[in-house]
Amino acid sequence: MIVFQKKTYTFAIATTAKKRDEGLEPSADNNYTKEEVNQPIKSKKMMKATEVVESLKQRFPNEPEYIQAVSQVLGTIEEEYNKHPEFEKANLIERLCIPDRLVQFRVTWIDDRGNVQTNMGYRVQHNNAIGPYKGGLRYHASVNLSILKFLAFEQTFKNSLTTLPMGGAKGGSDFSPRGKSNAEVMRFCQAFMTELYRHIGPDEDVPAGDIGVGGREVGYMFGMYKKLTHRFEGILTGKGQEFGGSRIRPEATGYGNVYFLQNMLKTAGKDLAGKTVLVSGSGNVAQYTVEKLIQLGAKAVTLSDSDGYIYDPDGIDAEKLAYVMELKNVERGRIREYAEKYGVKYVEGAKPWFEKADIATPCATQNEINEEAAKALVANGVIAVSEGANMPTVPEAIKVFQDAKILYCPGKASNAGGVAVSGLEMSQNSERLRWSREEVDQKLHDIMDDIHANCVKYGTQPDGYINYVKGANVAGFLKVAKAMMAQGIV
Ligand SMILES: NC(=O)C1=CN([C@@H]2O[C@H](COP(=O)(O)OP(=O)(O)OC[C@H]3O[C@@H](n4cnc5c(N)ncnc54)[C@H](O)[C@@H]3O)[C@@H](O)[C@H]2O)C=CC1
Ligand SMILES: O=C(O)CCC(=O)C(=O)O
Repeated sequence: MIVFQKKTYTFAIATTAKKRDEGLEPSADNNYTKEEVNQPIKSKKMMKATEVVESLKQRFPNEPEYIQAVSQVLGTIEEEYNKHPEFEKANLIERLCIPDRLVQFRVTWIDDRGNVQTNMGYRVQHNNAIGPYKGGLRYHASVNLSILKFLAFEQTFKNSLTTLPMGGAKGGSDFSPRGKSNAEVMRFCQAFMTELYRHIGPDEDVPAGDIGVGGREVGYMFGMYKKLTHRFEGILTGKGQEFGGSRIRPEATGYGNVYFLQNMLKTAGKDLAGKTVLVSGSGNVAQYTVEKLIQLGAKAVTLSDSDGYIYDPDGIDAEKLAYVMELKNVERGRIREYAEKYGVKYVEGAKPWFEKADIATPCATQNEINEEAAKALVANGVIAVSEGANMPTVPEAIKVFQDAKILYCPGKASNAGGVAVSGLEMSQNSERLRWSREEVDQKLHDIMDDIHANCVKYGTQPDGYINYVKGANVAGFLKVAKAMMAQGIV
């Protein structure tokens, strides 16, 4: 009896498959009949960015940053995507937007007063079609899945742009290092790694720093990984120079941002020297953006933190920058202290975008330039905006920049220098060698030139305006898409 039922079932499937092959039944996987499959491309099912975004909104209703990032990318790749009907047949768009894996865990640690504290820990492994998962860890009170999913999604395209073999990931915790002692930070990093170590590896997933995670935190996490696994291997980048860190990695995001800015200005026949620049943030990316601006003859006049901004009309010179590095990286103080020391303006609770300058480079966090700020920047004559941070400009503000036809580049292209040098750190760790400062800087320069050229290739519009958003998204997308197609439905 059982055998009979099985046979009947098999027969039913075989009949359906035969009918489907004859074009009589829709196939279960994509609802195309054979006739539809053989129709000319234009009459086949097309991907509609707005529909995909709407469906993701329904599935992930409490993730506004993730939806914002996806919506930005899909709107610009829709045309290119629909040139490849095989993409839609493989439902590539959903597989590209939804992360491969989310890892979530509790981190338990003891503060200096002996209280047992808990935080959430996360790793979003978004896509590894072109290489091991790669992307930073963020420790900040605001961290949640929506923010990490947007960052991991963006990282996938950014890493593709670097020309290096790295997939996209991001992780972190809602732990805030602000106000914590060094010992507390160490205990937290160790506790975080006791969970994370299971999910990473030099050919699996290689985290690094981001907001709230710098050389100190990477060092503590590396130490714990070694203790847990008995292995000394390149499972983190941004390591100390004494234990496998690459030269120029601390500088790379800021330097790369300015190299990209130089390239953008060149397309408009303009030069960076002599320009005044509004910089936000005062952490890793902001500091090395300012250092490179000084070296190239530009004048940075602002810096900020989450409390407010300083405006120094004489410019932040090398000596003042050294003070900021000491203040932020060692004393862990507030940017207000700069204003007290140098007697310049400090504006509490505000962002620097209403000051007058030639260029703006947001280097703090997401959504820090709104529409009103963008209008003020344009009205004040800003000619270029280069993002050191990830997604610092809201969509309405991007439109203001693009309508005004000023040079505007999204972070996934202009801040890719950091992860690019992380990729170079992985190469150096693999070959157990250490390259010179000049060699790494030259490679960083070449990579930023290459990214810029790709943005121009895919983003130049008929009137000559370069839409860097479209250029970066299409170039980043195509490589990942082709790799995913070649690797089958997995
Ligand atoms: N560190 C890296 O290599 C890379 C960082 N990025 C992005 O650059 C940005 C800055 O990161 P890092 O400099 O590494 O971090 P950091 O922790 O060294 O500095 C972050 C800065 O942003 C400010 N900030 C944080 N939240 C803020 C808020 N809500 N409002 C105003 N200011 C705020 C902080 O006060 C600090 O000055 C982030 O968007 C990060 O994702 C992008 C690529 C690589
Ligand atoms: O160096 C890395 O792996 C990641 C850097 C990063 O977090 C980023 O590019 O946003």
